Amino acid sequence: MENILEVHNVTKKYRSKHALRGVSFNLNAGKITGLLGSNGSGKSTLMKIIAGLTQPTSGRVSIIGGAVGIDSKAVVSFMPDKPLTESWMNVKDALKFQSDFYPDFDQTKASRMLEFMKLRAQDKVKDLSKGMNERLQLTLALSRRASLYLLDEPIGGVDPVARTKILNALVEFYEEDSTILLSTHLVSDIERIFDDVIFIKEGEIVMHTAVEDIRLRQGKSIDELFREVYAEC
Ligand SMILES: Nc1ncnc2c1ncn2[C@@H]1O[C@H](COP(=O)(O)OP(=O)(O)OP(=O)(O)O)[C@@H](O)[C@H]1O
Repeated sequence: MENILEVHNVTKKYRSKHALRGVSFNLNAGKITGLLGSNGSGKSTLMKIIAGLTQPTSGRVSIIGGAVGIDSKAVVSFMPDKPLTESWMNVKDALKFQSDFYPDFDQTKASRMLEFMKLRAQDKVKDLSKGMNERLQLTLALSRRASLYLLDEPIGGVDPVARTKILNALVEFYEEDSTILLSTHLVSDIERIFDDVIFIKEGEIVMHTAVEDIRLRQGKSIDELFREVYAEC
């Protein structure tokens, strides 16, 4: 199977602090992979490096065989943990902004997602609740016809009902052949959607495996294993 993403020995230091230490992994096309780790384990830093928003201190990332840059940004859709939209925008402006910027923006899919998310075109972004804002950010990210989606904490900080809505949207609007890397520390709510999981701890990958393997061979849920691995964090 083709590797969409290859991460080779990536290290990131913020002054003397290591956020990532020698991180290496590959992602195949057509899978949803959970990037799981407790607060401060390096998830956002890794996402930003893959998205091309920050440089690694050392190591290399390749996306569909090419280096991170203008070409990779055209095929990677990134939902950051902090909203990209401006407060003066309404929902329609935010969609227009995204479609002006990215030629792969699918207006039909965006309209379907808005309806599913119960977002209205005229709603002001600054007046949206946190959960509604996350729905908007996910709509913006998933409405692109990208090869790789990077979703950084798409369910962080919202209540369980809102989480379920966002997860249902992910399942509903996921295209079978696309690849998603989704970071979270809220494992129990979301583990049903993962094919594979990567556990990151203190900037190092401690496990990268198929969910089925954990469930069948180890007889555990991902949440149980997560609690074991991060017990002392
Ligand atoms: N711009 C920065 N300058 C200095 N240190 C940083 C910076 N960004 C992140 N760090 C540090 O790097 C480490 C990893 O942070 P990162 O945000 O990648 O973790 P995370 O797993 O996404 O955390 P969370 O789940 O809390 O969002 C943390 O110790 C953090 O304090």
